[in-house]
Amino acid sequence: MIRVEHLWKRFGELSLYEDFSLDIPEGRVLAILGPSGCGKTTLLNMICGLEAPDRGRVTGVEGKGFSYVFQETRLLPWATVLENMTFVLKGPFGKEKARERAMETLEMVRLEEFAGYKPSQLSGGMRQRLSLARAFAYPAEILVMDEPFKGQDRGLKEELLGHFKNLLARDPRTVLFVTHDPEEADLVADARILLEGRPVRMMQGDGSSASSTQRNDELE
Ligand SMILES: Nc1ncnc2c1ncn2[C@@H]1O[C@H](COP(=O)(O)OP(=O)(O)OP(=O)(O)O)[C@@H](O)[C@H]1O
Repeated sequence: MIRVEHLWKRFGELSLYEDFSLDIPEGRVLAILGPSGCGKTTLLNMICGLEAPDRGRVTGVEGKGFSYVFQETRLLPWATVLENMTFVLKGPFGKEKARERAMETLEMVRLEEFAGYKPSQLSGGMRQRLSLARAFAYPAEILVMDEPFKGQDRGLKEELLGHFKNLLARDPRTVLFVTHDPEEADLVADARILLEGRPVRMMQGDGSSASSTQRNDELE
């Protein structure tokens, strides 16, 4: 269980989180929904340790690896598709095994024939497939996805979600999935929370507001 315990976070005059708590069961996909600017990325950053809370703590993440998928794919432009994969896999797997795992994962997203291409030679959807493959090939316990499919048309989004599900079936892990799109959350998430307000409150499925100190029973 990842436990977000009594977090407080302020940016200047803006008191974003005040005594915010959340329990996240492991091995499941949690969708984090909410309007733009409500504090989703800040929450992710505090969970991953990229941003320190003013008070409070996050437990259950110690010693665990994180991998990330963002809307901008953050691929290495000068490297090939295969090198983009092996660059992050060499450390944990060693050179030979990294190549093997990279090719296996590229096959799962049907990019094996493009292993020698540069990212600029791929379509936007192919680049997003590569970014997904890279995140899943990396042996992290927690996968963070911050609006990965934002701006994609419906058909492409469904295709990418299909790849996401296949990759997750091979390499199950805890997924924190930030999205604006409730349909996307329905398609992939085991549980969802909606963040809203100042300071941030967690809204329940029926639209009622829960105290941020109250734990989310729905996810237990
Ligand atoms: N480093 C920072 N300094 C000052 N204010 C910040 C900082 N990071 C975030 N904020 C503010 O905190 C609020 C929440 O930002 P955050 O990026 O967490 O929202 P979000 O829900 O992820 O938004 P979006 O969906 O648009 O990405 C915003 O008002 C933002 O301006």
